[in-house]
Amino acid sequence: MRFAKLQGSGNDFVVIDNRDGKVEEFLRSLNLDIKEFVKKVCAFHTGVGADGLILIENPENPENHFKWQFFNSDGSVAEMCGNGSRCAVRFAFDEGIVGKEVRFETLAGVIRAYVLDGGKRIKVQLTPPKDYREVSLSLDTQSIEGYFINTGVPHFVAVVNDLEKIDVIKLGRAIRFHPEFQPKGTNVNFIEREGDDAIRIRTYERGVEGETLACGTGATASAIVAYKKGIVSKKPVRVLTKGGEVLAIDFDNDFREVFLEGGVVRVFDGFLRRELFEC
Ligand SMILES: N[C@@H](CCC[C@H](N)C(=O)O)C(=O)O
Repeated sequence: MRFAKLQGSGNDFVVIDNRDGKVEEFLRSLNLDIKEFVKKVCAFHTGVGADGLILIENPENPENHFKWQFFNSDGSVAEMCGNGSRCAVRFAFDEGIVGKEVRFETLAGVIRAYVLDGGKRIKVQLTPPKDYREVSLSLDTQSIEGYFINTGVPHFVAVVNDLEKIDVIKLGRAIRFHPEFQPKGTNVNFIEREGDDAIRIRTYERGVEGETLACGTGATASAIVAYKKGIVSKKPVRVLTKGGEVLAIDFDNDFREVFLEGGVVRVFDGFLRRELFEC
């Protein structure tokens, strides 16, 4: 089965054109469920290795260009993914499925996107953020203050002073599974001010269950929190990711129109062999 691997600021995804339903056929022939399929493909060392997997499918509404199914590397379904959106749009553009202005269907709603620089940069308009609230959490050995906001998927954002010293896995996991956010859990972002228009970020991602090099909806959630709380005063907010890329987040004053922009690389194209799923 043909696939492409793309990455946006180091958040990497396997993307498959499933408009003809070939994935279901492949799964049936192997007697495999989609969760196992995703886990095997996304596994580092034994599979392709990726933070998630995206299926491009026919839209429900013909006014849109495609629908996607998005899976985290552990096989769980997520409502939305910012960097994955940018990769999906780049793939769809390369394959001639879309032009430079795109509308596609996700579980979080219809996402609009714009292809820039021949596909090397993609800008997506995320769904309006919701459920913003200040949160104070008691953990086993400490308490932590932060902000919850849903930018398509749930995010907790904590402002810290020494980002490099944060134990993102340990603290991120404790917050991700905290009763406050059950049953869905949350992604967890730690941010530090870098200037009037910039923050640095590290993210623990739900469904990857570890730190990723970047998270688009997390960068967006964090930029909005940073602006609301006066940590930055200018926009677009530049978000310096662990992957090294700077994501640009822009929004209007009432946070109804929110944009995420950054580079996308189509790393390689490949062919998944049955052997991977038979072992
Ligand atoms: N990496 C993504 C977010 C993917 C979904 C997330 N792990 C979840 O389950 O909520 C992004 O770029 O936004």
